[in-house]
Amino acid sequence: MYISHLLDSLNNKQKEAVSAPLGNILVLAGAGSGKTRVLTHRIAWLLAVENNPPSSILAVTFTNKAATEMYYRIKNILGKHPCGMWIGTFHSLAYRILRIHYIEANLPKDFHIIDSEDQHKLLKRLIRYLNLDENYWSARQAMCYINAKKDEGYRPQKIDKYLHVIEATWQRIYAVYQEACERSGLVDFAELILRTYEMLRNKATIANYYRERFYHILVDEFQDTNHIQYSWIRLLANCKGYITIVGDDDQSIYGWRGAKVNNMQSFIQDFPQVKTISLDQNYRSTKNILKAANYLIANNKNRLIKNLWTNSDKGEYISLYCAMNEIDEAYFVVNKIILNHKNGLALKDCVILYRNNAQSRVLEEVLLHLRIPYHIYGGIQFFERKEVKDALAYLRIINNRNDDAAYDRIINTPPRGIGTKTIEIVRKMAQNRQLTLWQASIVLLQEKVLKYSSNLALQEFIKLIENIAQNIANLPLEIQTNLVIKQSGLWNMYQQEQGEKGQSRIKNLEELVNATEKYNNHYNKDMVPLQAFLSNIALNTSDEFTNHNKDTVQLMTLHAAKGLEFQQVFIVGLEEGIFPSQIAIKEQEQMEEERRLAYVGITRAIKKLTITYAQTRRIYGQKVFYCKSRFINELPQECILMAERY
Ligand SMILES: Nc1ncnc2c1ncn2[C@@H]1O[C@H](COP(=O)(O)OP(=O)(O)OP(=O)(O)O)[C@@H](O)[C@H]1O
Repeated sequence: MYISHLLDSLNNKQKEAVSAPLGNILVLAGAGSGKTRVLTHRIAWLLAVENNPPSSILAVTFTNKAATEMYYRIKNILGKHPCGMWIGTFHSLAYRILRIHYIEANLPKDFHIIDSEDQHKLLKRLIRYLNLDENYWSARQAMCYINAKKDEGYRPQKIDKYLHVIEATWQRIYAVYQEACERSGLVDFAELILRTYEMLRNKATIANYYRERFYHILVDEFQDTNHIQYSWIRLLANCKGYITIVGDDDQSIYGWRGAKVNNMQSFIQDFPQVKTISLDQNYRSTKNILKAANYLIANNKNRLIKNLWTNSDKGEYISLYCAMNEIDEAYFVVNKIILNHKNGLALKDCVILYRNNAQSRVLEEVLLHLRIPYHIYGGIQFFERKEVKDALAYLRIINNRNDDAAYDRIINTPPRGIGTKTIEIVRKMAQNRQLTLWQASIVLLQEKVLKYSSNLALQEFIKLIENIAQNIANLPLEIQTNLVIKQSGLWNMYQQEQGEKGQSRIKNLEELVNATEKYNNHYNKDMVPLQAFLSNIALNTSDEFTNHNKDTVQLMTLHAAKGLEFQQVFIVGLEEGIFPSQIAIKEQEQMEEERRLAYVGITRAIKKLTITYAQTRRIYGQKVFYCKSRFINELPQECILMAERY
């Protein structure tokens, strides 16, 4: 595309947003109204027409995949790489800043990001160490507590007599967890943002540098920013610079994770002379589907009203199916997909959306039974598989000996005679002397505390890691990975596993080597390849690595469907207590979020929408009766046609 044609593919409102005079802009974009197109073209406009250098642009997207897509679209428009532009998620941008300013952020050079599984494991261990009853103080709840506190910008409080005992205990867990992370150089996702925020707030020279540099900040999916992310943007905003935010308050679905839809209203108040532009033409769905979405969302009270419309045809009726139970529901959906497929529709154009991950089980069984290939988006993906995580843990400890989460994973994998008792002694020593597990192991060996056989086994482990580290130094990443898998003993261990499972684990380890070979260290040139690769994995969800070109039916939760579109959408389980969920039924605010989630689901459909509900479902082995969801009653009944059994 040529610059002179930059505005050609846009409607008038989109043109207005793209070519708006420099200033603070709120693009209130309805579902399917071309948010991505507007953001991409706005950046191209700022570069090509307003002649800003790429380095003056900071663009924040919701996923890394969206960032990559946007980057290449901009490149196509401009005809050259927008080198120097920063684009990514809040997490990846924060990580980038922390990598540069790790000293000022008080982090070790080799700090590593931990994922939620590692965070959970670490907390489990610490809760046990604190002698707390795990039935009351679960690691899962602790994780939610700590992440929520960080999202709100809070550090562990001083515990005094005025603090309620429950709050004081959570605070204690938070404090001990944070100390453990600091010792090991581990940073969780919430910490990335909070740490960057604190560093920028405390180091005026660094903050000023970025304020001067990023003259234009653009944020996509603004409705799902949380408190600390918003504060982050405010801190970086230059009084001379400009912010463009794009969002849809009707699609705010991450309130449970701390997202604040009110940030959109706050933006109007906190930033001077905000120009609001509404995009209300939907290019995705038929009239019937859009009407259903509009009717449904009109039941929410706190909205920035948009009047979403479309030029497309009325299209097919929305199908509604009342199933006897979840099995009947699954057969109905899969049979419909088979029928459509026979009529020429690709399987990958069909998506089945559900409220909770657990709902996929019956659907999977039926898909398997009817031999229809499928892909679960957000299920256990490549980098979450046991054998891959084991290999990555070796790579991590080679990169950073103090990575406690990695140490914990591989200390006795493959089995090397280090029993739970020895590991407990290492942990106790680490806690008591404020050391990492690796440091505690060295001290234990020096002080000869362990019995002979344990001492020997631990010594062998330390030697093994040091030897591998020495053997692989300065080799290309794929050779490093290959050697780590072989020399660690993982390869042998999994090869001895019988049957298909063992075979597939070996295949996955081979695939990991392939992944390192293909890895293009494009954005992280200042890091050694191993470190760059590990951080890239930690920052991207596994789905973002997956190639979705195979013709398979797509299965995902409604949350995961955000930003996507499909020819045929099936939303299953529309029952009171399932969707909306039981918790939402009691809470007005949560009910509105559930409705927004239903709105997101409906607006993913291009041509055909099918909604199903079941009269009964087996929950924990018990048959439970359900009523159809209120959301069905809120749809325009003239757009709906009851479907017959297949
Ligand atoms: N001016 C336009 N002319 C034709 N098609 C357009 C135009 N703008 C957007 N589209 C198309 O409309 C569809 C929806 O666009 P896009 O995915 O960018 O919307 P969105 O606002 O991000 O949607 P959502 O928020 O619902 O995920 C895409 O297929 C896009 O190519």
